[in-house]
Amino acid sequence: MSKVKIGVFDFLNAKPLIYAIEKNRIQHNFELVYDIPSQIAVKLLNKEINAGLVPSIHYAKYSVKYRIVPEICIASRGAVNSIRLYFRKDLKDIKTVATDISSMTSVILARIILSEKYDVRPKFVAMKPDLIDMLSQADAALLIGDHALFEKSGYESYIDLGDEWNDLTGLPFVYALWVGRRESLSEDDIMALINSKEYGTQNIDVISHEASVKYGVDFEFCKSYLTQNLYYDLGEAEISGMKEFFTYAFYYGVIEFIPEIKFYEFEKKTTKK
Ligand SMILES: C=C(O[C@@H]1C=C(C(=O)O)C=C[C@H]1O)C(=O)O
Repeated sequence: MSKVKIGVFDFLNAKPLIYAIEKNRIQHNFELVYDIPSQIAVKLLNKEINAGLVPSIHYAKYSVKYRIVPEICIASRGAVNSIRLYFRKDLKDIKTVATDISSMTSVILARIILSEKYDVRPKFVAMKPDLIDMLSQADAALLIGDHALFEKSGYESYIDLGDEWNDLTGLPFVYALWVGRRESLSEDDIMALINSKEYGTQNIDVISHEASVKYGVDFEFCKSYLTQNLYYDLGEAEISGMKEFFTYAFYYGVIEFIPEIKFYEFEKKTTKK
């Protein structure tokens, strides 16, 4: 059987969802295709991959084509620690923001937060994620994922956009989802993605240990990021947060209508112990 190509990104925050597939700890029929989140979205749109872990705003833009895999997301319920808007002047005075080329969703989140909470509507320019370079060319800089989490310059003037969103709405924020076309994933594929999440979230210690060696950071730092900042269950509260985000995105002219949240239909098979 030919492999199902799924797009993923190599940030620590995605590891709990993909570790079991990378290491073949579960049954699956996937070939992993690695790229930055914004490019995974492009690859999915161009049908270069069958499904992918994509920025949530990509689903909102093209929802009529797509379905969401149930039960899984990358979300925060407050501070996320890896979606940071750095600034070098009072946020109320910024005119330009350099944004990480990896990001799609957080660029829109930044726009909403800056307008709603700080009453500014700056210009956004996508750049490579180098903080010092970005701040030499713009008043503020958005970094996401590992680029923010392991940022080395020690620059401390930033706001955490997960925190800001929670402050604005009281809701979780959903950054990424497994998305594909209706016919692109079988029930077994969907089950494999759910099993992979279960394996990953039950093996956070192993993932944190490997990450601490790979990135040269503390085990506890990785573990607390993966358990205190990030949440992988797509529940009612996360869906409400996502709907609220899509509603703002609509009012800001990013999407043409507020999309329905449509899931793949599948019958969950319970494995006998
Ligand atoms: C929580 C995160 O969510 C990410 C944010 C994304 C975006 O802004 O488009 C895309 C993928 C996610 O990994 C993060 O990378 O820090």
